[in-house]
Amino acid sequence: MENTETEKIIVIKDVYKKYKGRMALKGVSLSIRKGEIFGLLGPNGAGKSTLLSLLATIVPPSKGAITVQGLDLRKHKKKVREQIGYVPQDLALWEEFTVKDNFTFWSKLSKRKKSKEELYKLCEKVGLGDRWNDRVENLSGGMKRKLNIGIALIHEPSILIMDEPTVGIDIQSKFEINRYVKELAAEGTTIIYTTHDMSEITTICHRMGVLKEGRMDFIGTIEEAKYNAENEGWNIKNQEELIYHILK
Ligand SMILES: Nc1ncnc2c1ncn2[C@@H]1O[C@H](COP(=O)(O)OP(=O)(O)OP(=O)(O)O)[C@@H](O)[C@H]1O
Repeated sequence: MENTETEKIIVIKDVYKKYKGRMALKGVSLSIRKGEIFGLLGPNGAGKSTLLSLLATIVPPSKGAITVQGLDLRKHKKKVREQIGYVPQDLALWEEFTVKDNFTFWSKLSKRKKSKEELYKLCEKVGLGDRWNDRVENLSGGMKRKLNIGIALIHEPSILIMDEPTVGIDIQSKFEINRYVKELAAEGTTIIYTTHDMSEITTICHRMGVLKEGRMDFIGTIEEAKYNAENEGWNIKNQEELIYHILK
């Protein structure tokens, strides 16, 4: 992947976020390229969800600038929003309705309304084709996560922001979600992904960023992280040791 200015679909420059006296982000800068899967790591309370909320235009930054495809997020909130799909940590589903009704409901609210056939295709793509007529309350945790992802993709965003999309689900669903994320990126969707799971970072992410107490402590590939650790005199034997070193 070339590192040209034009390829930088997201540019975050010296961003701060303050919540009632607490500084959650303290000067974060980061660029993300088109089609990249960028993993965001960090201990609890490091500011990962805050950074994602800023990108998803849910909360504004206190200071600093964010551009998405060259559009300043403060000035072009609506246009930026059209390009972003957000998969929140908490599920936003109507439990007592069917998968089909959930897709239809969110499609009606979307700028790019989809036909029933298109919604079904999307449902199949996220691996829920055979659950189209099932009530959400009868789905497994993994299936609900897939539905959450499907809903975030209705308006065909060029950027997908995923806040721990595989936390607490079965291994097969996790594998399927990871595979789908890779497919989406190969088709050109840019993905920002938070997880506490290092194996996910190593299998799906092109690069990662490590947030610590609101500051970006490291940005690079897993190989670079390992190289840095070894340069500091650490003998990294496995993934667990690397994650311990990265997060310490
Ligand atoms: N709405 C809010 N009001 C006040 N403080 C907040 C709010 N949201 C987050 N914070 C604080 O900002 C800091 C960063 O929180 P954030 O949720 O972004 O971290 P995180 O890295 O996503 O954590 P986790 O891994 O536990 O989800 C924390 O100290 C948190 O308590």
